[in-house]
Amino acid sequence: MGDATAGTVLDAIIAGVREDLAVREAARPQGDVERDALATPPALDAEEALRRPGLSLIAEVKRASPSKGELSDIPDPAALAAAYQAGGASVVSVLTEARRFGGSLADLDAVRAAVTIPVLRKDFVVTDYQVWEARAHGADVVLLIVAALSDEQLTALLSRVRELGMTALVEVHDEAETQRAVDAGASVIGVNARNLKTLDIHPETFSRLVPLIPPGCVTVAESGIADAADAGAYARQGADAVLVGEALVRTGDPRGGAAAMVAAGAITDREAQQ
Ligand SMILES: O=P(O)(O)OC[C@@H](O)[C@@H](O)c1c[nH]c2ccccc12
Repeated sequence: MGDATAGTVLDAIIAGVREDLAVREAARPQGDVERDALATPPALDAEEALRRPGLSLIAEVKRASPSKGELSDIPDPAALAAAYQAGGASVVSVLTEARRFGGSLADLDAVRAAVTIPVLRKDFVVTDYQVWEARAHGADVVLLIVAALSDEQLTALLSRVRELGMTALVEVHDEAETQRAVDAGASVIGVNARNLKTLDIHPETFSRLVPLIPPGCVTVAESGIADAADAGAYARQGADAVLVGEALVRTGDPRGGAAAMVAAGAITDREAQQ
């Protein structure tokens, strides 16, 4: 993707998200969604799950992406999520964006019903309504993409997420975004190796940005993790968790694939202790 489109990929995705959101809001006013959210069993503590010793795995249910197109049909997202949990994943991420990623809130519902570990709603959250909606559908974690938000929006959404007992995974791509995440008080920071303008993967982004993240924060390495060796490399660089989509949805053995990534983190832990 050339420079002519630089900066517009995220804008284009968010424009579509806002259109779809307007349809849902017209069908279901915020007050109703708030009532549903408050009637939902309390959120699970995902931050605690990610802080546990060893490399935590956030395994993603992802059908398609703007960079790769169709990845996998995933006829049964509940079965995929159950396989991730059986393989030792700490959190299951569910793409709910429909137009580019082929996801839905129905997928979130199906996954929520299938696992007992925390569930992340992965979407382009830019309004308060979407946070309530995530909780109403049983999400324990919400992604907040710094590049998509003003400082005011980030702070307001972060406080809503916490008020509802959930965890925010605050995603950054560069130094300035990392500083904004830290200033907003993020406690779980995801470094996305995918450049938003070119959609290319730059694995060195994590090691470049991690020194800017306070030691008390949970760090998550996101995108482009192909196998257990890649997961182990991030563990050695100090990642508390890795977020993996494509590699796990494309393998015929998501349970085994998840288990191998978790095991790579455990081996790295033992090496560090020697
Ligand atoms: O499929 P991958 O390369 O393993 O990447 C997973 C995840 O990091 C990616 O889906 C992602 C990271 N941040 C996002 C924001 C929106 C949508 C998707 C994403």
